[in-house]
Amino acid sequence: MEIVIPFKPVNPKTRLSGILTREEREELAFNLLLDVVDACGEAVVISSAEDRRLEGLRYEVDSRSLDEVVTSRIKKGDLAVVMSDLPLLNERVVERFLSSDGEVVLAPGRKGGTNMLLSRSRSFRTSYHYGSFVKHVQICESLGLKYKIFDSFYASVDIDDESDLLELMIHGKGKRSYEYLEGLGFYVDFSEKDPMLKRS
Ligand SMILES: Nc1nc2c(ncn2[C@@H]2O[C@H](COP(=O)(O)OP(=O)(O)OP(=O)(O)O)[C@@H](O)[C@H]2O)c(=O)[nH]1
Ligand SMILES: C[C@H](OP(=O)(O)O)C(=O)O
Repeated sequence: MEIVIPFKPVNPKTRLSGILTREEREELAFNLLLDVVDACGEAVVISSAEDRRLEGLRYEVDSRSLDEVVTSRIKKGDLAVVMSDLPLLNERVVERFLSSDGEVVLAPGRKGGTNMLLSRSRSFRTSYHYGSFVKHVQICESLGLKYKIFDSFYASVDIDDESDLLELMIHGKGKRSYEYLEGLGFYVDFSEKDPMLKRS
């Protein structure tokens, strides 16, 4: 099964602009990508722009929209799509995902996105952003495709906002993105009833 990892290197993670500079967001996004590449093994990064940091990885540049990039590949054959901002993924989770049955397998994100997607049907198409998980279920239903929902906490954490960084700093020790954030001074303060993300 071909695995692709969509990646946007330029001005990524804008929902973290309040706590990270653009340079820090670009570094974080790249470290997140490396965590995902580690978990996926054989995979191709599909980057929206050329980036020197990608040298040494298997990658292609495709500047079309996310949906065009992914759907055009679904039309060619079986495909797994793993987003590049899933730091808690590991090889066992990815293997379990790839061996799930169903014409379409959807791994939901915490806030309604589609963190991983597997298609064994050339008639499927994607509709990312703005609650894509619900839209992908609806697309399967309208096309009569048998779909499965993949149940995994580690696959559900994508890095969008501060609450996701908190999850990463709680569960991601040893990950490249965790080390990067720790180097910036981020830590979790457990002294209150709810854990709090802080920066020293
Ligand atoms: N190749 C490609 N990847 C994309 C594109 N847009 C988003 N991605 C990737 O898809 C994943 C999910 O996207 P988002 O959560 O919106 O990430 P983002 O655009 O960096 O973050 P925000 O600015 O907060 O929306 C991330 O891993 C991105 O790297 C795109 O246009 N092309
Ligand atoms: C790509 C998009 O990411 P989100 O903005 O939901 O994190 C989605 O999963 O549909």
